[in-house]
Amino acid sequence: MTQTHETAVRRLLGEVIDPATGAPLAGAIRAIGVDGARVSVDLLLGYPAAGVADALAAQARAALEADPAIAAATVSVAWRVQPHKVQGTLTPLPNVKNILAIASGKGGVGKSTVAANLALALAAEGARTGVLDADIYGPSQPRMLGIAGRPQSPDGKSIVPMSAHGVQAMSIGLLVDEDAPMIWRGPMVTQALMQLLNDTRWDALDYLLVDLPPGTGDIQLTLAQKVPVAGAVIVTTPQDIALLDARRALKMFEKVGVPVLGVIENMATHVCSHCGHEEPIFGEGGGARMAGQYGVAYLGSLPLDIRIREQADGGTPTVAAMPASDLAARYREIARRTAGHLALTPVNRTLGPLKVQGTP
Ligand SMILES: Nc1ncnc2c1ncn2[C@@H]1O[C@H](COP(=O)(O)OP(=O)(O)OP(=O)(O)O)[C@@H](O)[C@H]1O
Repeated sequence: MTQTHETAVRRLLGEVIDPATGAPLAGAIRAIGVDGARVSVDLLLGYPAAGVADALAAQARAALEADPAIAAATVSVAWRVQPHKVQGTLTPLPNVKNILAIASGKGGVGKSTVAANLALALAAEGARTGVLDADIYGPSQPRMLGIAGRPQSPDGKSIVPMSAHGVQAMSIGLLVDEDAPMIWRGPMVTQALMQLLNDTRWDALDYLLVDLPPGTGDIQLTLAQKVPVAGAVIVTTPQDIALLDARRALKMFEKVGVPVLGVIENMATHVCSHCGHEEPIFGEGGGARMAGQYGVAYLGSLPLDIRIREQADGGTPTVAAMPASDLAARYREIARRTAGHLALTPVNRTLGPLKVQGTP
């Protein structure tokens, strides 16, 4: 009867949807063991899931045990972050499995705040994460991650990344005077950023988030073509959606063959700092509609909340400042969805086998 039980397990887990990927959990089955009417299932996810592994295992177990033919089920959940394909002929960085571009159609939508919190959220979910601040017009990661001083270069060639809240970080803002980058011309900017990306000694990263300069001009286009990116995330606000800037950013990545993993809507609602009431002051559902129109995922939304600003501007982003809060939970959910959607893209098979992470 083993065969029947295996088929039943695949069918039952085919009906449980993984919220991070939108795909059935059956796709994550790595092994099935059957002992009479007892089954054991090993699930292997393609994204870090420390925050939900137990809940997913419990959900899968309940779905299996709902079948009268299964007396008891044990489910284990582990994950392995694979390196995913990058554009055309580009070669991935040796110590970075996946580079994710964090982009926006225009400035001031909160892209850097999202990038910082997303990096911390991915780390909290169990991934080795880094941030490269490539926002030449306003390098804000040093302030948001609370890092200062010049990075070290023991050999005079490569740079050791700084470290903050469990993530590795490097910023153009740490190497040049604050006002200097603004007067650089396009080719100088892209050359400096490529150098920064390649010469930093990233230490075995699963994800490197690149906080791109806002907009869709020549610099952004060149970076989107030259940086070996596995996926892009577009940060928008409800107003940005109305102005079509976010759509331009989507098109730009499409043009250079970088998969857009999804859209994050920032400042989607306003949370009153007195009563906590949350209101969609700019209208509802714009981000989800735009994502639907372009066939990309809606990764989630963040409210306009004074704590997000104060904590990011104070050097401890919300995910680190209030790890048990609803806001941190939202960032972590968005992080899992982002990584989950990356996991659905083709794997780069040219790199060697990788270790399994997470619970056994
Ligand atoms: N959800 C939010 N709630 C409250 N304040 C926010 C939120 N997101 C961002 N902010 C604040 O808005 C300001 C702009 O954010 P941020 O610097 O992240 O934007 P940006 O899109 O990266 O801008 P640019 O690319 O032009 O530098 C910051 O002071 C930040 O703290």
